[in-house]
Amino acid sequence: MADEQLPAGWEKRMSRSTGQHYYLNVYTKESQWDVPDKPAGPASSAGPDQVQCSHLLVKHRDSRRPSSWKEENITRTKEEAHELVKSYREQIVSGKASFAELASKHSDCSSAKRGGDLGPFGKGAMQKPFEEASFALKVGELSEPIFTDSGCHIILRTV
Ligand SMILES: Cn1nc(-c2ccccc2)cc1C(=O)N[C@H](Cc1nc2ccccc2[nH]1)C(=O)O
Repeated sequence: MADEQLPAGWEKRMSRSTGQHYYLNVYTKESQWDVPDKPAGPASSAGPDQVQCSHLLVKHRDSRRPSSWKEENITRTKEEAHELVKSYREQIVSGKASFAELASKHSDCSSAKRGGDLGPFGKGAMQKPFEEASFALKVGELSEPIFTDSGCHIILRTV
């Protein structure tokens, strides 16, 4: 499969030790020797009308519930939350850190304990901006920062 056809998030890399090519998912840090297959369709964990996503949420003082497992009273501004989310996104896209690593450390959502994984969901389950962004993503794709009443998120579609 030519590189340009690799599923979103996957890159072709060269092993320094063997000189062989391998494939790295820059978001999840998964690596494999075989060319990643394009997903045939929704995997078993999500139904035909569902997606599965992980997210990293940074709350701010005007969030619906400005408190989290990390911080009892969140006082940062909305702008500061946005800057933090952009910096986390940059670390993920550049390969400096994995999505799950940053979500488990920095997300203000209780899903942080699962690396940000929200499990499968359908339409009507999440706040509209989050739903629209999630369903617009391809599998393996990472969203730009989006805002809901909860705060500022980045979303990784996994299924
Ligand atoms: C929607 N949801 N699922 C979980 C979850 C899922 C799996 C395992 C643990 C927690 C937590 C939440 C949730 O609403 N968390 C809120 C923050 C939040 N607000 C959201 C809005 C949209 C999507 C996810 C969101 N998470 C909180 O902890 O204050």
